[in-house]
This record gives sequence, C-alpha cells and structure tokens, in this order.
Amino acid sequence: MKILVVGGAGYIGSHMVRELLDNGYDPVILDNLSSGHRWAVPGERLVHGDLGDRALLAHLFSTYQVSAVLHFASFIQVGESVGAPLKYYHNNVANTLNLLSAMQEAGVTRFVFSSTAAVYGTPSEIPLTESAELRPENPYGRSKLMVEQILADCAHAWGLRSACLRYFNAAGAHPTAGIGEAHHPESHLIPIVLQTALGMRDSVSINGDDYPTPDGTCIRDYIHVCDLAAAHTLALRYLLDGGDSLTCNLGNGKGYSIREVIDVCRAVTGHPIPVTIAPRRAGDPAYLVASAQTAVRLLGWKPQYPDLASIVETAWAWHRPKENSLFRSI
Ligand SMILES: NC(=O)c1ccc[n+]([C@@H]2O[C@H](COP(=O)([O-])OP(=O)(O)OC[C@H]3O[C@@H](n4cnc5c(N)ncnc54)[C@H](O)[C@@H]3O)[C@@H](O)[C@H]2O)c1
Ligand SMILES: O=c1ccn([C@@H]2O[C@H](COP(=O)(O)OP(=O)(O)O[C@H]3O[C@H](CO)[C@@H](O)[C@H](O)[C@H]3O)[C@@H](O)[C@H]2O)c(=O)[nH]1
Repeated sequence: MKILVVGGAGYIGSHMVRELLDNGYDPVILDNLSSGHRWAVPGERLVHGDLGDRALLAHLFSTYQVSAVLHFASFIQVGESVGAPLKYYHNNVANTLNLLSAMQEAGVTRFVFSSTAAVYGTPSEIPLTESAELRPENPYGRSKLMVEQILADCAHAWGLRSACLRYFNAAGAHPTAGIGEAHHPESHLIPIVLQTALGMRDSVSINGDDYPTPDGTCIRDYIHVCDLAAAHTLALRYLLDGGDSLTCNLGNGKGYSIREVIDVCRAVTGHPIPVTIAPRRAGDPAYLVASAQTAVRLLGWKPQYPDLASIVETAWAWHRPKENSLFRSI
C-alpha cells in the first residue's frame, strides 16, 4: 500500500519510513532536504522537491496510487518562529494548503498530521488532555493549530479524515537503523546536551531559571521517536479501517525540567556537562506534560521507552560517534 510521507527525510519522518517498511507499507517520500537528509532514507524512495510545487504534487498523485498521506514537513523551532512568523505561516500553513488541495483533486482522503504540544500554550490543566484550552504562545504553535482547524473544515466539506497527533518533545534515536536526530544547526535540548558531553560545546545554556516550576527551568514531556512512529502506524491503520477523524496527544505523561534532563544525560554519559544560565527564550511555556490516554484508548498505543534514561541512551548511542552530530549534514 503506497503511503506518501511528506518531510520523510527529516528526524521523525525518517524513523517513520523505517516503521512503514517494517510493517509492509510502500512509502514514497517528498522532501526538499531543507533540514532532512538524503542518507536518512532509502534513496530510491525519495522525491527531492518542495511542498510549494503544485505541479509536482499533482504529478505525484497521478503517478502513484496513494492510500494515505503522512505530513511531517514544516519548520519546527519555537524560538525562531517568534522572530520570523511569516516564514512559519508560509511553510507550515500555506504549503499545507497546497498539499490538501492536491489531495482533494486526487480524491485522497486519509491524512496523518504532525501537530504539537505547542497548540496548548500555558496549560489550563495538568496533565494536558486534548480538550484543554488551545491558546498557543508562539507563531509555530499557532501555525499548527490553524492546520488542525483547516483539517476540520475539510472533513466537513469533502470528507477528509485526519489524525492530528500532538507530539510532545521527540527525542532518542532508532536502536538499529543508524538514524537519529541531526538538525543543523541543532536547537533541541537533548542533542545539545549530548554534544556538550562530546566536547563539541563548552556548556549548555539554560534558557531561563526563573519559571514557576520547582527548579525554575522549563518542564517538558519527552517521547521516543520510535514510539511516535508506532503511534502513526496505529493511526494510519485506524483511518484505513474507516475510523473517523481524531486528535491525540503523544507523550509519556511525565515532565522533566531542563536541569533534570541534564542530570539524566550526566548519568547516561558519565560526563559532568557544564551549564550556564541565559535569559528566557521567547515563546516558551513553563510546563508541557501530556495525558496520552486518548491514544491508549482509541489506538491501543503503548510507548516502549517510558522513562527518560532509556530515551537518552538511544540518543547517546547515535550521537557518540561524533560524525553523526558533526558531518552528516546532507
Ligand atoms: N521534533 C519534535 O520534538 C516535534 C514535536 C512536535 C511536533 N513536531 C512536528 O513533527 C514534524 C517533524 O519534525 P522533525 O523534528 O522531524 O523536523 P525535521 O526538520 O527534522 O523534519 C522536517 C522535514 O520536512 C522537510 N521539509 C520542510 N519544509 C518542506 C517543504 N516545504 N517541502 C518539502 N519538504 C520540507 C525538511 O527537509 C525535513 O526533512 C514537524 O511538522 C514538527 O512540527 C516535532
Ligand atoms: O540549548 C538549549 C535548548 C533548549 N533549551 C530549553 O529546553 C526546552 C526544550 O526546548 P527544545 O528542545 O528546543 O524543544 P521545544 O521548544 O519544547 O520544542 C520542541 O517540542 C515541541 C513540542 O513540545 C515541538 O512542537 C517543537 O517542534 C520542538 O522543537 C525549552 O524550554 C528550551 O528553551 C535550553 O534551555 N537550552
């Protein structure tokens, strides 16, 4: 069964491509390699192109009998989005409209969307369920919420069925496939901490220690990238079996402060990992922790890496040969 994976050469998308192959699906990847990597995916499955290219999308849908689309392609940095909102609205919203229009023209009606915990903003409840208030605090989160709303309108208008998967913080690496997180430049906390353990950085700069949390640093819920991929397969099966549109949080339900993340990384790597304190980063809510009970109940999802140390161990196994962090940019 042919599945179009948009953004499939990126961090989460490339793990998804492995997961699809392991489960007998036939993925085709569309990626412009703006932050993804040719080495992360089987070359013969990659179409190098941009989501903004309507003619290319029409060509893809007419060439392949696509059963469903998994959409990972977007810009992803919370802090950057505050200073460059139009960049985010253009790629994350306008380009997604292109994709949805091409799907409508081709009669493809199943869609799995990479949404985010950033749609919630400062939590109205703890842990966050999907019915919590949606008040994103940065353009990145707003761009994802806009797409969720567009998907609901398309469901009503032309029968699109979508799974909006609101991931919390993706981390870790595939234990055997030789792929992992490699953003250039890296902005995510865990890879930065591990690069510091490797001596590639002098210290980790903590973005603010005056938040209303027990140790003053931001709390996040970290979820293994392979557990995310497994949830997508379950959501895909659910839609292929005729399931109605759904929205699910994907997280482990346990929050770790930045200082706690660094402590776990110290324990895993055996390195002291120096820190410095920097000002707050714009757009950061203090606390984001998931209730993933909807995914458990509706999809039968069960994370295989429920604790942070087991997630960091896989990330460390990936980052430790330094060339994975340093040189494999394309
Ligand atoms: N990493 C996280 O913690 C996290 C958490 C919540 C949600 N998400 C969402 O998951 C998705 C994947 O995130 P990731 O961490 O793998 O990011 P990533 O940057 O590694 O992957 C995104 C991929 O999309 C491609 N891409 C971007 N714009 C494109 C375009 N216009 N045309 C074609 N390809 C394009 C990039 O080249 C890259 O391969 C994103 O939508 C992100 O918002 C990520
Ligand atoms: O060098 C660093 C890097 C990060 N942080 C902080 O660590 C926390 C986690 O940051 P990061 O790893 O950048 O993740 P988030 O900003 O929480 O965003 C990620 O997780 C979101 C879901 O919660 C996704 O939607 C985003 O795409 C993804 O980038 C935040 O408080 C950051 O300010 C630091 O203090 N120092």
